[in-house]
Amino acid sequence: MPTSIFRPQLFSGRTVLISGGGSGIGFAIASLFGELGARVVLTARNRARLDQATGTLTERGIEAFAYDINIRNEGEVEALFEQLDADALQPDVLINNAGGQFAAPALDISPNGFRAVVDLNLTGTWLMCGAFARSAQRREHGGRIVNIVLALDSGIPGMAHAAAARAGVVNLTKTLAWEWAPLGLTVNAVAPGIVRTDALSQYDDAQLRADVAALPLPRMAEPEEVAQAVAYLASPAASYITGVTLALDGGEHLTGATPQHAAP
Ligand SMILES: CCCCCCC/C=C/C(=O)SCCNC(=O)CCNC(=O)[C@H](O)C(C)(C)COP(=O)(O)OP(=O)(O)OC[C@H]1O[C@@H](n2cnc3c(N)ncnc32)[C@H](O)[C@@H]1OP(=O)(O)O
Ligand SMILES: NC(=O)C1=CN([C@@H]2O[C@H](COP(=O)(O)OP(=O)(O)OC[C@H]3O[C@@H](n4cnc5c(N)ncnc54)[C@H](OP(=O)(O)O)[C@@H]3O)[C@@H](O)[C@H]2O)C=CC1
Repeated sequence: MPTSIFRPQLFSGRTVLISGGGSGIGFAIASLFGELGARVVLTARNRARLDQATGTLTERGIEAFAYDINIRNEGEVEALFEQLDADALQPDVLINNAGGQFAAPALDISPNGFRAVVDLNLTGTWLMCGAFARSAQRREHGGRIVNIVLALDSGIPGMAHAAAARAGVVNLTKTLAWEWAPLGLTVNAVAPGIVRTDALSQYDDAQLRADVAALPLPRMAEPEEVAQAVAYLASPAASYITGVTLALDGGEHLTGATPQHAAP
């Protein structure tokens, strides 16, 4: 695990909302912000997993809260922000980490499969961004948004739906950075390559190993490395950075597309 470069209590007094915060990368992000003094608010669909995550964080002395919602559902996102108002947990920072897809050749992705992945990764992120910005505007309070996407500079063969959805988020990030700068919001993204989490079990292990071996830095990222990049973008050190997507991919963007990603 990398050594933290951040000063203790850097985010003291801040509330950080992390979608998909009960597992993998989201949990690493919640852990780091919590260790740096933030109150963390986790959302995801699976209540039991959220409770386990907040239990672990609380045991470590971190103030942690959880709300089970589906970010694909507009009503649930609006209700979340109303509940955060009621609970005096209005977020200063939003991390849009929830997402995912299934691997399939483009010709095998049904219209409904494409829609499901776009709904989750693009529309869900958009809904969370909108609700967060309206909350910040109402309170005349600036803030930070960090969107987690996928390394996509060379396309993502075998994941056409996710490639399209995440490219949408990258440009949404740039556009919202323009539009919401007057609200005191910065909007940035982090684009990880392959990160060691349990979610990778859905992919072909031999393919993952081959992909990693082809990288300039031939290893997977650790979730904590993603968390450090996110914390930087949410920190005062990044106050003049907006609209960027930071590649955290071991140099994958230098390597070009690898068509063997496509599922059989
Ligand atoms: C090979 C190496 C590449 C490695 C790169 C690794 C980089 C990335 C890593 C990660 O992102 S880690 C992953 C994080 N977590 C996840 O991806 C899991 C998230 N997945 C989901 O939440 C869901 O699967 C979904 C993709 C959002 C779909 O959810 P939904 O509940 O709406 O799905 P369904 O109702 O079951 O199906 C909708 C639609 O999609 C079709 N479909 C589902 N799975 C597949 C599949 N494996 N192949 C083809 N089609 C699939 C399903 O059939 C439905 O379509 P219709 O049948 O109705 O037409
Ligand atoms: N691991 C990797 O190699 C990489 C991952 N990423 C991205 O990073 C993010 C985290 O991935 P990772 O930690 O590996 O995987 P996880 O599957 O652990 O994380 C996905 C999280 O999103 C939540 N989620 C999924 N769908 C919804 C929904 N509709 N509403 C609310 N929450 C939802 C899940 O919780 P629940 O199921 O309870 O809802 C889960 O906590 C994802 O966006 C992923 O695509 C990007 C690049 C590489």
